[in-house]
Amino acid sequence: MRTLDDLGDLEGRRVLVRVDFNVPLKDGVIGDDARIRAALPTLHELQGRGARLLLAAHLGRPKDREPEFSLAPVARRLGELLDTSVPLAPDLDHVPDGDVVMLENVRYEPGETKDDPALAQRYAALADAYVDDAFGAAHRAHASNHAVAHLLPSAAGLLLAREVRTLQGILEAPQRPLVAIVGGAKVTDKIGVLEAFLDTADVILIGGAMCFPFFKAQGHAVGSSLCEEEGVEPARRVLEAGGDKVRLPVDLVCGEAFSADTPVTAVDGVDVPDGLMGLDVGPRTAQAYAEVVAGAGTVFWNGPMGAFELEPFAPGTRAVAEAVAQAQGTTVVGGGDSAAALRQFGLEAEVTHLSTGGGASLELIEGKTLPGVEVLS
Ligand SMILES: Nc1ncnc2c1ncn2[C@@H]1O[C@H](COP(=O)(O)OP(=O)(O)OP(=O)(O)O)[C@@H](O)[C@H]1O
Ligand SMILES: O=C(O)[C@H](O)COP(=O)(O)O
Repeated sequence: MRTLDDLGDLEGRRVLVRVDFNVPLKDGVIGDDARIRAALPTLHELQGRGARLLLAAHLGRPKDREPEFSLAPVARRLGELLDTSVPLAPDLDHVPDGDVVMLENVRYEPGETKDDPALAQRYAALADAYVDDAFGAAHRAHASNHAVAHLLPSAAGLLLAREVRTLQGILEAPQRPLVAIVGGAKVTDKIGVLEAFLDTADVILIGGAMCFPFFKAQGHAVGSSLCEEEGVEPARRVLEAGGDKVRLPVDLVCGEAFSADTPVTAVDGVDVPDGLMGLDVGPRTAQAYAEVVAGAGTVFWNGPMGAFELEPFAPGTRAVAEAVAQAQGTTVVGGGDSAAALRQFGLEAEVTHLSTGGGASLELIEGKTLPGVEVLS
């Protein structure tokens, strides 16, 4: 991958920097600015080399130019972090001059998600060089992170390079044992990742609602648990192929509804009684998983162990998060909900690498080629 050093002298030159500032936003308030902060090293490095920055980013999935998808709150936050004002260009024909300028949501342009070469030409006309630091969007081939990279001297930013290096390191040369912790809601979203880990990991710990298709495949009762029907066959295949490598919970914490006020029932075993739903892994599971994590050379964690947003069902995810935080081995966490869980427990600084990518990190682990990365090679 080409790096910032390959761009040569940047003094006075305008660099188009694609970033992933797709942050949670509600009523104009940013819920978590981690993705903005993660781009700062690249921005500081480019500024230090005398470059003028033109930032490009997407926000959400606008259909038209709906104002709630404006990057204005993001530009304001970036201005605070860089201690400068960051004007927002309303469109590509009205880009103000300045040391740090931001384009409006690139998805306001109809050609963006079509990887339109004509739109890419318009982006390229605005700059002398291109840097892609948008790791979280690297699994997309869009005009601002793919087509444009062919048209300017281009390179990977520091964040994108570190993400790729770290995640590929897990695939290619992990310290063993490699322990994969996979949780979250849907097994079908993560089947590719589980299949990849069947080849590469030494142990796969499964948690979250995605354990129920596994239990169903084994003939257990799942009660009213969130259980994806289309996930049952894939889960059966993973169990058959994985043998002892695949570990499932041995106890559960259940409720009557997905609510913090529901009566809580501990179940020692994995048959969920009628009328109850499994909402967390139980203490024996949490302890067993924590012991495996403690002995790991490398840990990759994606997806919570339960409905961690609800206090009564947070302990399983908290125990795993604490074990990951304390582990001596290399620890890599990918995915928005696992990152949110780490933050909820105040442990985000305790892992080796907290990926800014959800889909992008999973696709990389699956061994897929990411268009936004390939184009920089
Ligand atoms: N047993 C359960 N029952 C119901 N919901 C659950 C259960 N376990 C986890 N969840 C929910 O699953 C959601 C997370 O699932 P998801 O698959 O989106 O995780 P993720 O991989 O971290 O997501 P992303 O890829 O967006 O980062 C959480 O909101 C959590 O409440
Ligand atoms: O949040 C993400 O995963 C990335 O910013 C990509 O967003 P997208 O799924 O809307 O393309």
